[in-house]
Amino acid sequence: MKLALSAPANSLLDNEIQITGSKSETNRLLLLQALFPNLKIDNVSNSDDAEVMQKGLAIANGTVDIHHAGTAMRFLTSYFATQEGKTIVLTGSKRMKERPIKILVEALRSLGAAIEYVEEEGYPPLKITGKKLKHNKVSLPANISSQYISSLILVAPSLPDGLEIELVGKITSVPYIKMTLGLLDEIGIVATFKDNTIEVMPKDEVTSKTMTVESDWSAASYFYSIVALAEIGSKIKLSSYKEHSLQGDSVLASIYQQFGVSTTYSENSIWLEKNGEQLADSVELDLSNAPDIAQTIAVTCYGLGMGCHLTGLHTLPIKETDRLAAMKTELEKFGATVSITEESLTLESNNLIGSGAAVDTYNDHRMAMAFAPLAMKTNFFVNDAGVVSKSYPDFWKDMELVGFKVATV
Ligand SMILES: O=C(O)C1=C[C@@H](OP(=O)(O)O)[C@@H](O)[C@H](O)C1
Ligand SMILES: C=C(OP(=O)(O)O)C(=O)O
Repeated sequence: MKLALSAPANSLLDNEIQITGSKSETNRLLLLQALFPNLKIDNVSNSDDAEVMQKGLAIANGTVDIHHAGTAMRFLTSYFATQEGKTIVLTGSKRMKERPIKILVEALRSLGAAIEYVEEEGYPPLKITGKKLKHNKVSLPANISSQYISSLILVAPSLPDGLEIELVGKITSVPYIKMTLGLLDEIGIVATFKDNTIEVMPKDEVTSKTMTVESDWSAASYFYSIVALAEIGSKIKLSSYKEHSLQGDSVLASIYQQFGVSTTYSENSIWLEKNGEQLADSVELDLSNAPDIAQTIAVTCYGLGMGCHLTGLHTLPIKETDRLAAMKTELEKFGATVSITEESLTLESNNLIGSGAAVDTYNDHRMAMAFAPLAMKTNFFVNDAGVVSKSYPDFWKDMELVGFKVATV
C-alpha cells in the first residue's frame, strides 16, 4: 500500500486520540499470564507483535512464527526453554533470521536448556525442547539487547530457586529492564537490580489481579512530532497515560520541551501543546535509553530546520532494519544532509524540505510513522505503509483524525 500524505487543512490542531496499549508491557504481561493464569490484562495492545505473542503462547508443539516481533522472539525463547514436554521450532521473518540471538541462547544453555539452531548458528529459527532448568545463576553481555535480559527475568520466578543474572559490559536500553522488574513488582514478585546484578525470587503463584497496560509511549512520539511541527497553540490529547510510567520513552515529555511542546498530565491523559518555538538551532541527545524514538526525533528536527547529533544508537542496526542507514537514505530524499557512524546520526540544520519524495519503509513500522509528521511541512509518499501494524495498526486512521490527508495511490 502506497500512501500520499498532506497536511491538515486547519493548521491549528485540536484533537483527541486513544492510542493502543504498549506492546512492550503487553508482551511481558502475556508471558507472565501464561506462567500465572490468575492475572488479567486490560488495554492489551492490538499490534501484530502482541498477536503473534498470544498465538505463540497458545501452541503446545510444532512451529511458532513470530514474524518481525523481536520481543516475542526473545521472550518466547526463554519461555519454551522452561516448558517441560514441549518441543517448538521458533521462527520468524527473513529479517528476524538476521537479528542475533546467540547471547540469549548461550545464557539459557548454561542454565541447562536444550536449544539448537535450525539454520545459521547464532540466529533464529531455534529448535527448543522444554526442560526443567538446573541452575540458578547466569551471566551474559548486556550491551547488545536488553530483550535478552528481560526474557530471562520474565521466566525467573518460575524457576525452582529463582535466578541471579550478572550483566557484563555497558547495559543498553536500561528502562526496558526496569519495566520488566516493575511489572514483576506489581504482581508481588520480589526482585532486585543493584550495579550489574539482578536477582529474582521464585514464586509459585500470584494473587489474582487485573493489570492495566498503559498506552504506548513510543507511539505517542509521532504526535509529539506532529505538535512540534504545528502552529503555536495547537494541542493533541492522548490517552491512556500516566505521569509515572514504566516506559522509558516517556522521556519524550522532557525532550520535546526543547522543540516548544509542553506536556500536561490530567487524569489518565496527556495534553501536548505547542506553546513556543524550538529553543536552539541544534540538539545533542544520547538515546541509549530510548532507542525507539530516535527516528521520530531526527524527523522532528529536520521538519523544524534544526540540526541534531543523536548518539547511543548502537542497537539501531539490528532492529527491524538497519535504522541508521535507512534514516540517512530517506532523509536525503528530502534534501537533508546526514552522516552516520555505528552509533550516531548527525543532521545538519537546513530550512529546505523537498516535496514529492517516496519514503521507503524497509519492513520497519517506525520508518513509516516517524516520517509521517513531516507532512505538516511538505507533501510526500510512503511506500508499504501497512508496516505500521507491527505496533500501531490504527496509525493511519489516527492521522486522519488529526486532519491529515491520507490517500491510497
Ligand atoms: O524490551 C522491549 O520491549 C524492547 C526493548 C528495546 O530493544 P533493545 O533492548 O534490543 O534495544 C526496544 O528497542 C524494543 O522496541 C522493545
Ligand atoms: C525494535 C522494535 O521492536 P522489536 O525489537 O521488539 O522487534 C521496535 O518496536 O522499535
